[in-house]
Amino acid sequence: MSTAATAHATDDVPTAPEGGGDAVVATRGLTKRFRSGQVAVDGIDLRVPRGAVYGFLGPNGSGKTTTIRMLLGLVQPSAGEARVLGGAMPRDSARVLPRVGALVEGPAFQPYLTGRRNLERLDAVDATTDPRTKRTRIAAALDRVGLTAAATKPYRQYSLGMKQRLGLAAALLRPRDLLILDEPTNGLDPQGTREVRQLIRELADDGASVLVSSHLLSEIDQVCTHVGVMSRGRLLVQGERDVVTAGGRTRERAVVTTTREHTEAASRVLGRLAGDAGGDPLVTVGTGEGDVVTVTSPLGAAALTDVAPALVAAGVPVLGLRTDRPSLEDVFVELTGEGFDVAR
Ligand SMILES: Nc1ncnc2c1ncn2[C@@H]1O[C@H](COP(=O)(O)OP(=O)(O)OP(=O)(O)O)[C@@H](O)[C@H]1O
Repeated sequence: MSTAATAHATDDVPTAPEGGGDAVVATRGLTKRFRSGQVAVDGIDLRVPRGAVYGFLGPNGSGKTTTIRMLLGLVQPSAGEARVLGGAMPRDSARVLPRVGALVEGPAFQPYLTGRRNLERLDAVDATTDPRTKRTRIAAALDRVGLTAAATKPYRQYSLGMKQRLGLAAALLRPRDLLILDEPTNGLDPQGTREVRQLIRELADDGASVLVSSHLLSEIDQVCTHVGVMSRGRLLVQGERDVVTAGGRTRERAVVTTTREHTEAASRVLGRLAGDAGGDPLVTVGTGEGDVVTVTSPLGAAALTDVAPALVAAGVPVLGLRTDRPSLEDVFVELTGEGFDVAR
């Protein structure tokens, strides 16, 4: 994928007049109750700071897509309010949406037209773009998502990943202040997923704010500055990624490599350090190869430099010692008591 810039932000993003501060997305009590009675989104206060890459995370069915559709004015909220780029949605859609690039369940692409022709069609119906720059903008968008070589193939011959890339290209046909991407890595292989992550990084570096949803924590963990975690229609936690992961009991852990016969002694030392410091004394023993095992334990308030002397004093050979920060998945499991990929 090329690094050519097609999207950049302008400096005139108005801020939400109430409650939003310098936020590009700010909702208050945003709620969606479907006719079936199901409350898909239950009073959430979402806040995406300007310049953030906000990972909007949650298992399938937790309400991410419904929230995004309300932000884009595609679904009418049952209660609460949503402000996007300072405008109230859906009231200010006409003013706000040209500045928002969205990838939501793919735009209506024509199966018999090529990828490029499909982009030309979408661009032609967008009254806010300049037809004179059409060719270069479309070429840049195709290049940016790695579709230049496949641009002349009919859409119906595209793989799921190629379709997803074309959806991204459509969102990049003009400069955007905010990108809202719903599961952009759906259907992509690991290489494609890496490319999309890289693309998100580049877009953010160019000044765009990004709200990106995913049910795969690990995919987004590596790219986001902020996270919000949804479960059953509620926003369980949101904030700067590192603050969110540092806030729970699942703090930094010590990972000690030692020999199998010293597993118990190592566990005792680590448990004592974590326990003494008020941390969780739970110690997990990983299976290593042959005679080597790893013992992992929360550090509590102990520092890594306390660990080696304590182990040595207890006669535990230290073959390796490092810290491991908790993943978002650890935090999610801690918050909800359940695995991440659950549906309802
Ligand atoms: N039009 C609808 N009518 C009734 N219920 C709906 C409708 N759309 C979604 N839902 C329900 O609302 C809940 C939230 O769905 P939503 O698509 O917002 O979740 P999600 O987090 O985006 O999940 P996924 O990752 O699977 O897209 C689900 O239980 C879903 O079945």
